Amino acid sequence: MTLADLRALHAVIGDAIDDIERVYASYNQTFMEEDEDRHDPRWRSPSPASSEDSYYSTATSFDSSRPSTPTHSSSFPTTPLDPLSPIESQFPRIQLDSPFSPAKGSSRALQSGFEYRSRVDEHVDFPSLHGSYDANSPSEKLTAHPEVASATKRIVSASGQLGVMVQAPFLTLCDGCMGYHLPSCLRFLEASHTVEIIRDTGSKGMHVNDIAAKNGCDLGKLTHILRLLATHHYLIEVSADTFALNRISSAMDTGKSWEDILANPEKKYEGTKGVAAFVAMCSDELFKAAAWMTDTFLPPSINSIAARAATPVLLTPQSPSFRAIGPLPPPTPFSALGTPAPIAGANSSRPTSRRADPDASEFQEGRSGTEALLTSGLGEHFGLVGGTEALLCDWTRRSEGSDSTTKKSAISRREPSPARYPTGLAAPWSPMSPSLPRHARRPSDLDPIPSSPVISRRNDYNVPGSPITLRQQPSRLFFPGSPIVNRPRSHSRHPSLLQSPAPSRVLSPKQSFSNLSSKSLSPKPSLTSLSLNFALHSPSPSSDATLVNAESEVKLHLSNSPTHSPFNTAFKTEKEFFAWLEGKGNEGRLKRFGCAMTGSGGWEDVGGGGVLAFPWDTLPEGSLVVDVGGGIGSTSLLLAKKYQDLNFMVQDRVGVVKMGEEAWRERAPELLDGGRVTFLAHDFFTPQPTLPAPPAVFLLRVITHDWPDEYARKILLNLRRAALDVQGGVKTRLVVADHVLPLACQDLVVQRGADDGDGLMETRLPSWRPPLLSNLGKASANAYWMDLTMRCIFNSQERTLREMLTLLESAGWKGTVMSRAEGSLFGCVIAEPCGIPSETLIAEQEEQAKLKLRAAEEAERERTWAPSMGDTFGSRVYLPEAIDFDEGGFDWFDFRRVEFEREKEKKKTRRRKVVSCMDVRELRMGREEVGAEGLEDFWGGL
Ligand SMILES: C[S@@+](CC[C@H](N)C(=O)[O-])C[C@H]1O[C@@H](n2cnc3c(N)ncnc32)[C@H](O)[C@@H]1O
Repeated sequence: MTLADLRALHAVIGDAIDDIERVYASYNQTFMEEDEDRHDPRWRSPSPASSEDSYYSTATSFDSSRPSTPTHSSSFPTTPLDPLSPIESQFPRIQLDSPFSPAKGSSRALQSGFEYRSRVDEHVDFPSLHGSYDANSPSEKLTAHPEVASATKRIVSASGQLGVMVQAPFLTLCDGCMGYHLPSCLRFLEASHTVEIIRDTGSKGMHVNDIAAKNGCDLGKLTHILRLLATHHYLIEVSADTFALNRISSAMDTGKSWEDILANPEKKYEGTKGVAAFVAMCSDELFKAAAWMTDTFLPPSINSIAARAATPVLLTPQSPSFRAIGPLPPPTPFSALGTPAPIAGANSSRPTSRRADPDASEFQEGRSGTEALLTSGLGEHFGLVGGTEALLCDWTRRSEGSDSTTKKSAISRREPSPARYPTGLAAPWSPMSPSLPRHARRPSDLDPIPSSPVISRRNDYNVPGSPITLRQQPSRLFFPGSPIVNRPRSHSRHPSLLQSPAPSRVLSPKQSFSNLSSKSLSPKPSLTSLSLNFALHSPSPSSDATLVNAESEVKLHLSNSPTHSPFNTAFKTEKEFFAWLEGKGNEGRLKRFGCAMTGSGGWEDVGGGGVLAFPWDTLPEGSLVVDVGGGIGSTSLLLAKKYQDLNFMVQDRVGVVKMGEEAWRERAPELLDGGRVTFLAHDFFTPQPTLPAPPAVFLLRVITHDWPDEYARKILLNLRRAALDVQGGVKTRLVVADHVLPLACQDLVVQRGADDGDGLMETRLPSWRPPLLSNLGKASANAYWMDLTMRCIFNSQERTLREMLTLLESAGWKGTVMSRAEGSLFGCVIAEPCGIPSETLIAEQEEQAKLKLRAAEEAERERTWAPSMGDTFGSRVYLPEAIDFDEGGFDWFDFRRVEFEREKEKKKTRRRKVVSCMDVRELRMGREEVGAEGLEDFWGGL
């Protein structure tokens, strides 16, 4: 089976390369001169195939005598791609007949491939890894062509899987568990400005001596770090210790001179595309947070080793460990392991403590380093003994010419017979597992399971009660594969408990939209009220029960609070990530975060599949779209330009709204002035303000993934309560654009409507056939990286469709359609109002009661609080603030006014006391310094 799978994966790769070649060849042909001689030989019919080509020759019947297909000879995009236009329309049409592919492995094909290569040097080729990244080159732009993008994913998926299948399991584990060096080295590369330093040397590269002379790094460390990156194809080592950028590392180039960067490091990311900022942010705070995931999420009961090891202990010359292993080497990054990285801006002294792992110290004590490594089993890990102790013995005996049986057994354990190959990924590892090769599957078996729209009981993709028929936009919808998702039973079983929507607050028709600016709408919450609100959101009552144990200790591993994430553990802060980022000392990181978000645009498919899936053009003229948490209004800007009869309101936090208005004033003042677009400071955890018109759409783009369910539900509930559900009239729709994660297996569960026949969405997720993983594995990794990044930073997550629909339904929204642009995991879920489940309402009431109680307790505590004079033995209960008491040359203290007054009242008594208690020396000193008169004046002044 395994060899057949290997062949099948290889075939996937071959086919995908064919597809890419077709696109590039077609593009080249479009621009080729008419001279037939210049046409590539591959584009002629192959001569009758030799026997070795029998399979492929039938597939390679491309014939140059056919009419040339490209129709838009000059239509290749020269400007950036338009995210709101179908991507296909932005490229020349591509001839999809199959050309000869060198990847098929025949000698003829290879020969043709070489010829081809030499003849098409002047043609656009797939971007070279050895070149530098140029987003605007035709070569790079063609990679966004749907055919190429899809083929690329298949290659990445299949090759990733092939590598894992063929590599020894232990080495794959090493890749995984020591892969932390990659982000670590990438951060070094970025932070040392090496990219900008070596940029100008082009393909010749720069010797590390010269790099180090510029950025001041240690030669040896720099060389090894760069070499690790070159080994992983992020750089090129052109000759010994000489490194050049390639397509990957040059994508991080800020385009600025390294001298400028060194002079103004805080401006490094300004005006860039944000890729360098993104790399820096991920490999700094996000990477460090991820390192603490297990420590945060594992129950302490099973996390004892980590818990013990987490306490840093200083090794002193007196400690046994010290005596065993000798003096500590200078601090290395490893020595910081026990202590989370210091917060930026803080004066971080290098840690002198070394993590004291009791187990580690034990094995170190009294043994030589190597001996300890060998007997602890770590030797095996580092290949020192080539396996277990038993194997070490085998090896020793063999080298001593001992017992041949042992030798044989060792060999048989290590080397599979030539006829067998270890089975693929589905089976547990076994060196003896039999595996019979079978024929490679034909590529057609590996195509995605054919797309077929799934039928909901009532109305396919149509949004009930609206003129919208999403069938009209099939190219933007992706419904292949199998049906999904069970409706959460808890909600559907109690229809009688469903609540009808609350009436929404709308402005009277007289209040026209254009008259309203953000100022004229409901009062903006101040920053303080927003942050107070925010504080109240944590943690919600539903989680309270599980968060707090009998001793009122937070069970970190069960908490979903944004302040109980691995980030909080790593940075030892109780602040939520953004509050921390906005705190003192993190100014640089905050700025970098903003730039990094620009760089993350590459997550979404180029075609803007997220928001495009909604049929904006079917909304009645003048409809109001509310972009909730809309940032500076980037999505609204795209939509407003494209759909000119829609109105938009962008809601966000005060500061963001201000930035947005400024940005729009520059970019599209006419939209602000004409009143088609307004900005409003609004906290989405509070009820929607009165809106200038009935909301046709609430848009939540990249919002739900920022919040754990309890919080996201509050946002959704606030929107739900402002939504209209007028039968036959305006019905507010919710558009949620976020990653929608597929499972890593075939997803066969059907999303069904409730028993009353109220059909919910039925759809199918993209699914690939084995041996490819159904979610395309490594090719989809980014969405899953993001998922756990959100988890480690905010305790939030990307959601599967099941999770998203369950969340929506818990807040009174019924998902009707999910769509994703082909090849993208960024999805768009369209929902409409439905009853708010009783569970949610009860939980909400409980929460409000709890908050009220908490507030009442606070108030009572405030009211009844009084300083306990007894406890403080009459000393002051307010800490003094120092002021310079110039008169008389005394340093004195200014106390709070009230006490000051009280003191004044008692001055005579006090003066007597003080003077009588004053010792002679003090009195003398006072007299000497200010003179008796001065002292009199001083006391008198009181
Ligand atoms: C990931 S950004 C998404 C921005 C925008 N929707 C987009 O697609 O580019 C999340 C946004 O939520 C906003 N946000 C966070 N907390 C908020 C709150 N309590 N009320 C309103 N907006 C908030 C942030 O300011 C930020 O602009």
